[in-house]
Amino acid sequence: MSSFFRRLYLGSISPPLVVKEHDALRIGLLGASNIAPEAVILPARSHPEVIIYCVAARDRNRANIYAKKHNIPVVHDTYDDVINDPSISCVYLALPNSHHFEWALRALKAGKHVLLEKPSTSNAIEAKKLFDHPLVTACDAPVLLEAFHYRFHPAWQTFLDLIHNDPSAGPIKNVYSQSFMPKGNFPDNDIRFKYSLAGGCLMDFAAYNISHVRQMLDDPHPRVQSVVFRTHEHSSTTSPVEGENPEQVDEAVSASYISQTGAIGHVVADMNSRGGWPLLPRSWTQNWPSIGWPKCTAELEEKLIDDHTTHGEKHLVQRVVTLYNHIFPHVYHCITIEDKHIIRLGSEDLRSWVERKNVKAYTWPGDSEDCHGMEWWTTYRYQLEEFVNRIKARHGNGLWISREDSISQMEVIDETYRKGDLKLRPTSTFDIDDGLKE
Ligand SMILES: NC(=O)C1=CN([C@@H]2O[C@H](COP(=O)(O)OP(=O)(O)OC[C@H]3O[C@@H](n4cnc5c(N)ncnc54)[C@H](OP(=O)(O)O)[C@@H]3O)[C@@H](O)[C@H]2O)C=CC1
Ligand SMILES: O=C1OC[C@@H](O)[C@H](O)[C@H]1O
Repeated sequence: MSSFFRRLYLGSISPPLVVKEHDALRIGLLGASNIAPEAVILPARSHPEVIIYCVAARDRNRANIYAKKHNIPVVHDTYDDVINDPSISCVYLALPNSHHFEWALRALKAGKHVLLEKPSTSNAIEAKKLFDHPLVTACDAPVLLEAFHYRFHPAWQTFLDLIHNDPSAGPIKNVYSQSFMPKGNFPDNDIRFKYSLAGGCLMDFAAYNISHVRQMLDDPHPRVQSVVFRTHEHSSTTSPVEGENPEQVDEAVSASYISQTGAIGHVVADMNSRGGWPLLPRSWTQNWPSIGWPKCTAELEEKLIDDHTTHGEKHLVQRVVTLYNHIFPHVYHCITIEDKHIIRLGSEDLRSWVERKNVKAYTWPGDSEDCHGMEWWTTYRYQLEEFVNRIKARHGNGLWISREDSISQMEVIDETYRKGDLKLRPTSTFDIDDGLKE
């Protein structure tokens, strides 16, 4: 238990503050966002090569308070002042999704590396324009990373290895990913519930689940088979203002996908989760906030592991692997492996037994210069490590999210909206090449 509190404290509350190197990268923040403390401000404390240097918010006073609270030395008047600050080389962009496209391009044009919050853009049209732009594709272009932080944690990569690369892993059969946020966690006026700001569950919580399913299926582009949305109009308690369009904002989604090999993926996500309490009558609990483990499960086909047993029997294994808590794996996670062993002769199963194992991965096996971490490092801290390695042209542990991957992710989100009869999130009219709003 004490290691649980240690990880929680060092990862999420007070990471050790290290001495900064003379050539540390300076990062500027666009917006006094809720997520920046967790995503970059705390992780930067323990990174010797990162300094959170400046911030701007729409309201200068708010930016001042934020800067004081988080020890950020410089406050600028505008987002433009941040990206044009010659003292910084990187920008952390955690504005509403609708602003990602424009501000990523503006920052790249100013020559800054960009750590861009997920989802990268409002839709696939924007994603292609952004990731295919010469400001990104040129060989000396700054670094641009869509911040799918969970992918940088050893727990996620260990889970993927167990389903794709392990000697007992057969082909993928079914995969499943779920996330829940209890009702009331996000207020009605949150950016997530506004269509004009490219809100929606698929753009927020479920973006992770879609990303999981794409990786678990090992198919960047699984086809959407079915979708059910619950839109925000049914639970919004305030009258919508223009642009919010709650009837277009999915607050919960259940969707299924099929990969090129015929494997099935399922996503269930709810960012206003309620009801479903066990033991109590439904009529009492249907409006009570509820939660569920963030988890991913992969069920694999049988794998022949030994064809040479004495009397012609075959030894097969059928595996099911589940990762609990892909969201905060540093605090606690568990990967359960259930291997059903079968001894088969012809079409008859002679014997079978189940072996269960739990695995945890807070660090990489075998610490090396390229591949290191601490038990308490959060997903964001691991991500920051690789972002800096890329900027400094170091190999690091080799994990990255490619341009193509970020585009495919938005294509799958768009296809899910289409299939579920919701509109795509609005496309920005910003054009970096003439710098004018149409
Ligand atoms: N990686 C992760 O774990 C997480 C990622 N995210 C992503 O980060 C981004 C920001 O999320 P979060 O920090 O929760 O959001 P916030 O509600 O904190 O909004 C972020 C910033 O957006 C700015 N903003 C600019 N225009 C508007 C507008 N019209 N209405 C409201 N805000 C505006 C505000 O800047 P100002 O301060 O200038 O007023 C605000 O600080 C999203 O893309 C989200 O998907 C969010 C949570 C977790
Ligand atoms: O990226 C995210 O991760 C954590 C969630 O709380 C949040 O809604 C989402 O934006």
